[in-house]
Amino acid sequence: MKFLIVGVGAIGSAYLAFLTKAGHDAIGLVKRGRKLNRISVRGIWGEFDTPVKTVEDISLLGSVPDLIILSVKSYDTVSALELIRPVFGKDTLLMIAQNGYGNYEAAVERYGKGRVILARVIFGSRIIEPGAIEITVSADDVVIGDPSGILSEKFLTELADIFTRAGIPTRYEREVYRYLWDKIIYNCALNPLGALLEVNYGTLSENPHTRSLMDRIIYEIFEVTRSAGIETFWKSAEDYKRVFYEKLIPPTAAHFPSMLADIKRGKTEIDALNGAICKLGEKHNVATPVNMVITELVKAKELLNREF
Ligand SMILES: NC(=O)C1=CN([C@@H]2O[C@H](COP(=O)(O)OP(=O)(O)OC[C@H]3O[C@@H](n4cnc5c(N)ncnc54)[C@H](OP(=O)(O)O)[C@@H]3O)[C@@H](O)[C@H]2O)C=CC1
Ligand SMILES: CC(C)(CO)C(=O)C(=O)O
Repeated sequence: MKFLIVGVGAIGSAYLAFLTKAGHDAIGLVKRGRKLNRISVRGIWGEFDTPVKTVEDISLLGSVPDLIILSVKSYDTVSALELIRPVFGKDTLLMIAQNGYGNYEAAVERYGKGRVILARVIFGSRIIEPGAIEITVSADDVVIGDPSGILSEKFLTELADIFTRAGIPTRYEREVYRYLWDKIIYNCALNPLGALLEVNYGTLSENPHTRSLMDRIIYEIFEVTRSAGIETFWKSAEDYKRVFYEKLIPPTAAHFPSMLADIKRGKTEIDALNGAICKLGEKHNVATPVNMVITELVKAKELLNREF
């Protein structure tokens, strides 16, 4: 299987390094001037250093990939989806390895159902320096699946096994879309507040005021998903909140959201998170005042950080 990783940052470097080390034919697409010949990995999944192949121009790829792994930030999704068009062969598949709502939908819009695999990525990777990453946490396996149900369970299970054997624990789940939405709710509640207030997830959970805001963010998301016909694993916001505070936050209490570093650089994925909730709410006539305020505050902070 030929892998092309589009976006060799924290997550993409992990895929490129682990697949290459396992002997797979993997290559990364990087921006001009960002070529990498080696990637070193450290952290919870071990330490190694491996030569890697990268290209700065997709026309230099030389062959059609079997699987393209999209691991750019959500704000780069549409441009990256257009960039891969020349190498998206008749049998090529695409795996979305991103956070947020809208990436999978944009990919299906361009390449069709049954050609796009959805991954719920919930391990943490941080760039130490270009060509060096640390795998910091892993809250669960990566979950992969095809929300359209067209790709076979056999194929997807075999693909998950390839990733697991390469060192990235992965499993197939038919309900991958619900797993993604679980993560969207979790990221919408935690990431913007952690970024704006510069505190970790545990602090957000202990503070009565941020807890009240997270409750309202979650409540609005459940109103929106219910109106949009989006199925989650939960009967109600109350059901989810119990697990959120008691099960999900404690093991990641010390974690600061990646959005904190992003907001300092003046660009975040807010439009694929709380911003996407607002857009879905508008479409389905559901008010999302708290998600709206949070989205505007993050955008204001992005702008202020870009200007100074
Ligand atoms: N890091 C983590 O721990 C986790 C991340 N995620 C999600 O995974 C996705 C990727 O995140 P992450 O790896 O952290 O992001 P990074 O910013 O570290 O990596 C994205 C990389 O893609 C590059 N890129 C963007 N557009 C192109 C393009 N057209 N061609 C080639 N390269 C391109 C970026 O370059 P440049 O920087 O120059 O724009 C950057 O190097 C996000 O949706 C994130 O939310 C999910 C779980 C955990
Ligand atoms: C790193 C981790 C696991 C923290 O929740 C994550 O998945 C994210 O930040 O999106």
